Amino acid sequence: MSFRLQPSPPARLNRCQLFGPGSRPALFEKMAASAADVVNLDLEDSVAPDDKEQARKNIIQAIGDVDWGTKTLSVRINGLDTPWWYRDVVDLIEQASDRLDQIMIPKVGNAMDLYAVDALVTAAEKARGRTKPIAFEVIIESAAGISHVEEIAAATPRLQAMSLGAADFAASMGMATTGIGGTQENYYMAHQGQKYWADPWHWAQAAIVAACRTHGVLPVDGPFGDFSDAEGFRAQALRSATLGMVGKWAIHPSQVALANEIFSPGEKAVTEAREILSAMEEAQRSGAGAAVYKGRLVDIASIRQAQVIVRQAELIRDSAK
Ligand SMILES: CC(C)(COP(=O)(O)OP(=O)(O)OC[C@H]1O[C@@H](n2cnc3c(N)ncnc32)[C@H](O)[C@@H]1OP(=O)(O)O)[C@@H](O)C(=O)NCCC(=O)NCCSC(=O)C[C@H](O)C(=O)O
Ligand SMILES: [Mg+2]
Repeated sequence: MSFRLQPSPPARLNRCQLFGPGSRPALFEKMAASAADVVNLDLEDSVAPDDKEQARKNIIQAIGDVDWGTKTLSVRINGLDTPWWYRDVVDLIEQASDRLDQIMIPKVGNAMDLYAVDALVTAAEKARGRTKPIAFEVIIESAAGISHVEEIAAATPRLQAMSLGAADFAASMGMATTGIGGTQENYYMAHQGQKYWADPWHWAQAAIVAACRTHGVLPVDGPFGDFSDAEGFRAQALRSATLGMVGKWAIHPSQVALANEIFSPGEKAVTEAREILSAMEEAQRSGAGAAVYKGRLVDIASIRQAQVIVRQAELIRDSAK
């Protein structure tokens, strides 16, 4: 462990982020009634250029009018390379109710991008007299974003979460695919006449997780485009969870329950984690740094692993109260 301790990420659930276009206000109540922990109202790529202004108005009105319960309420603004983003920020802060928790910034390429948005948000918040600071989530979805992922994770205390945007990422990297996440037919190893598929998103996810964990930010897996393929979504989400991500986007309501299930530790895992903590307490009482649990070694690192699972279970239990 470094002298500098690893900071904890925000203590909130982020198992599923449900997206919906700002140009389809009929979906807002349904999003609010869903089981997603986070709702992302979109002003960016799911909204056509001619609909941007109306979508912004729809969202501002819905932030105040709809009962969003205890969800994290987030709006994805337009990218910094567009003429819309500054008006998105200013109008949201000046006109939307304080219920707005977060803005999501797409296609972030470096820490300076966040510096610019932070400066604008800070000024607008002061002018409005807003006392609840707006949190940020960023999407890593470009070659520049992944190259500067660590400086982005460290860029501002407003940053709470960071997602991988597989579609724009693939485009920016020049990847030979039109799929949004998931297995890529041509990404395989061949051995003795058999194909073994590998995961082309793995390295970017691992880089995001490492940057996020270093700086106390929640790492999140982005969209899985084929919403008719539940097994494909499950496989992708299980890989992300295994790597340390805390949740995944849903671009259709059918993906919400799957994400919630996969990013909630099961009863068996929680029981095992608690048993490991008890076994280690007992070992430490007798002066030992390690113990045997179900025939395998557990030691002080196992305490930290088990605590990750128990903390997530407690967060879920507390949010249900
Ligand atoms: C994908 C959709 C366009 C599908 O919409 P639709 O055809 O209406 O779906 P269904 O008929 O199957 O809907 C069934 C019922 O569910 C409701 N519904 C649909 N979508 C949502 C939603 N997002 N939230 C809540 N409820 C929803 C329908 O109204 C039906 O209800 P009922 O009639 O009462 O049964 C649509 O789902 C959609 O627009 N999804 C979000 C798209 C989006 O926001 N995309 C942006 C994120 S992905 C991205 O940007 C890529 C990323 O940046 C990257 O680079 O990787
Ligand atoms: Mg994108």
